[in-house]
Amino acid sequence: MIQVHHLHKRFARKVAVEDVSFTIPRGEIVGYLGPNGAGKSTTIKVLTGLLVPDSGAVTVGGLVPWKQRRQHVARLGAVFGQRTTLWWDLPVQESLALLRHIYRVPAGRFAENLAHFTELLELGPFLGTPARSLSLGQRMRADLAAALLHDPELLFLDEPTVGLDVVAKERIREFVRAVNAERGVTVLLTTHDLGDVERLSRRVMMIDVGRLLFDGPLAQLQAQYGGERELWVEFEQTPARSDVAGLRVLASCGPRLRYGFRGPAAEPIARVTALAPVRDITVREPDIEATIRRIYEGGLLHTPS
Ligand SMILES: Nc1ncnc2c1ncn2[C@@H]1O[C@H](COP(=O)(O)OP(=O)(O)OP(=O)(O)O)[C@@H](O)[C@H]1O
Repeated sequence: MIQVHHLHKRFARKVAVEDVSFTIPRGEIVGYLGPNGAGKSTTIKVLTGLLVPDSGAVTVGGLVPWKQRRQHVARLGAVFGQRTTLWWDLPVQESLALLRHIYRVPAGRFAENLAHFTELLELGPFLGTPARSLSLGQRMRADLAAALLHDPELLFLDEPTVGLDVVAKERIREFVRAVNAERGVTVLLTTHDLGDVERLSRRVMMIDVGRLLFDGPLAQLQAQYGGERELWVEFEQTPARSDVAGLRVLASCGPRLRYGFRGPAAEPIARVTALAPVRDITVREPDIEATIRRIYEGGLLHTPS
């Protein structure tokens, strides 16, 4: 669906994107991460045809975005958490009707899609409300419907859950999962909310200072850069000794101990259960937020160990 080869873009003397290459197959949901100013928006602007790169080859669904812009835009949808595509003073349904004309969506298809999205996103209660009077969560749901009414093949989501409470975030994520599964819509998701990535995409790409520094499963990022996994153990009785080869004791309180380890859990579990009779044992994964923070703050991607 998306092919990017050796993309370069600079502004005056500032490099925004440097030698970035990736491909995204149809139907995939990919999380695009990076600290502020890393080059995410610049990449997206090239992919949507808003910016012309200095060099590199880019095709989206076989089209060159900035050359075949009109055709390209008809196949795209975009949602920006920070701003709306709806008309501020118009009731939501009138904004949607206007978009239908702009994208020349056949009346039957529009009615079908509107009914479907109204049900999935529970738009009914506020279809008659102007965008300016919507809550943030309602506005985001209306924006998602607006972005998908013309059956785009590719959806750009930029911070789609920013500022929402847990329930509203979950509703948006459910919806994105549903349109991806039902319609095979390819999704490129830029977000600072790791919950979005964890719930929606198995693959993440990470960019910093214009360079793509990681492209792979979230689990691999975690394994490569995450902190230790933890084994939380409750013994039947406080064990005579608690040290186990290959494991670090992180905390102990009577019969309850926390060990840190890396890699697969089978061997550490076997060693701990051989120590003394165990009442309960669980493996805790390192927090992904903490992993990403470590990467950003420590510049870990620049000097992989
Ligand atoms: N129009 C522009 N003119 C000059 N410099 C720009 C322009 N757009 C982006 N840049 C610079 O290019 C670099 C990459 O910016 P970009 O907006 O792509 O980052 P980003 O990863 O999207 O960041 P954020 O998460 O803050 O949106 C930054 O150093 C930015 O200052």
